[in-house]
Amino acid sequence: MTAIRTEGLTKFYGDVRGIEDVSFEVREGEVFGFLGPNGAGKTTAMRTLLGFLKPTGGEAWLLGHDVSDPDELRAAKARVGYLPSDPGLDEGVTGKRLLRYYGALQGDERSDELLELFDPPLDRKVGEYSRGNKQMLALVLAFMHDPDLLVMDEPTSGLDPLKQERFNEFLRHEVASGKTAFLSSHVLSEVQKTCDRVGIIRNGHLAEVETVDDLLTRGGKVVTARFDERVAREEFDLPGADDLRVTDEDGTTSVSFTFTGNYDTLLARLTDHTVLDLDVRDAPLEDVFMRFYGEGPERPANGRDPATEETGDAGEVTA
Ligand SMILES: Nc1ncnc2c1ncn2[C@@H]1O[C@H](COP(=O)(O)OP(=O)(O)OP(=O)(O)O)[C@@H](O)[C@H]1O
Repeated sequence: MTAIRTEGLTKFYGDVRGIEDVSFEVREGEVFGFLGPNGAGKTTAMRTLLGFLKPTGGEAWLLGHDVSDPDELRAAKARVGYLPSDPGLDEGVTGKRLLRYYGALQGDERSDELLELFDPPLDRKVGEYSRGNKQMLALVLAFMHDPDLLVMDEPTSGLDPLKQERFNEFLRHEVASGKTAFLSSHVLSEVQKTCDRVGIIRNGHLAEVETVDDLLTRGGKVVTARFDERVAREEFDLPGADDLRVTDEDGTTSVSFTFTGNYDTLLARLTDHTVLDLDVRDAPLEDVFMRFYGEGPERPANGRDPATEETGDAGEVTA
């Protein structure tokens, strides 16, 4: 069964497009990440999906329940935990009090366990909390009823690296025990670490859904090499080499570029010279993201430039 499904989900705020014609599925047991720049529509998609916003068009199902039906939505939400980007907690009461309140409202299966991972100062008023402590309390409140589906809008915002790692640990544990997670993030390295698949959202449209592995494969390799002689720039101006940088120093040449071309061609070119140093690694997800979906004219789902595209396999231009 799919944990989340949307068909043409659309939300306009008056004339302002929040999301338009967004269709995707999150499978049970996976971690699915929504990636996109500020204002892309990530929060709108989540809140519409969870029934907090009334869609302008399209449909959505949570754990098999149609969210447009209030009874079905209620049944679904008993099994969903939602961490909003701004939890808006009551600042005038202590964490302990909120914990009791949420426990009475939605159930408390595991606050003790979560408080060992995330340890906000429960005896203090929430208004006195640091941002990170608020986020930790919000994480405990959102998931203390042990939901099957975890929906999280920027879950690690405000957390220090140690707490971020605890969050990653929590996520790994949840998935190992059969839960499903749907999150949005700006922290691409973290998405790379935690998500199985990502949906890339831009200007309210879902531009692409693919596995993190495929996204990285498509992003190619960052190749850096140093040779024991001068090498002409043209030698590495190969098909599939981007962002080529060449530096000459003390009779040696260093080249660095991102490569999505043919490996045999690259290897042949490298072995034409004596290589003093070589480094080949996955392009960081940030670079992949910027290259395919950064500012500038919108591109089709495969990231190639439509102007130079000859075949008809470009995929649908959704944005
Ligand atoms: N209440 C609102 N009224 C009018 N426009 C809104 C409202 N909420 C969001 N929008 C607009 O909808 C679009 C999508 O916003 P949304 O908050 O969903 O993006 P986001 O991807 O979550 O951004 P961020 O990463 O900055 O949180 C933006 O153009 C935004 O200005």
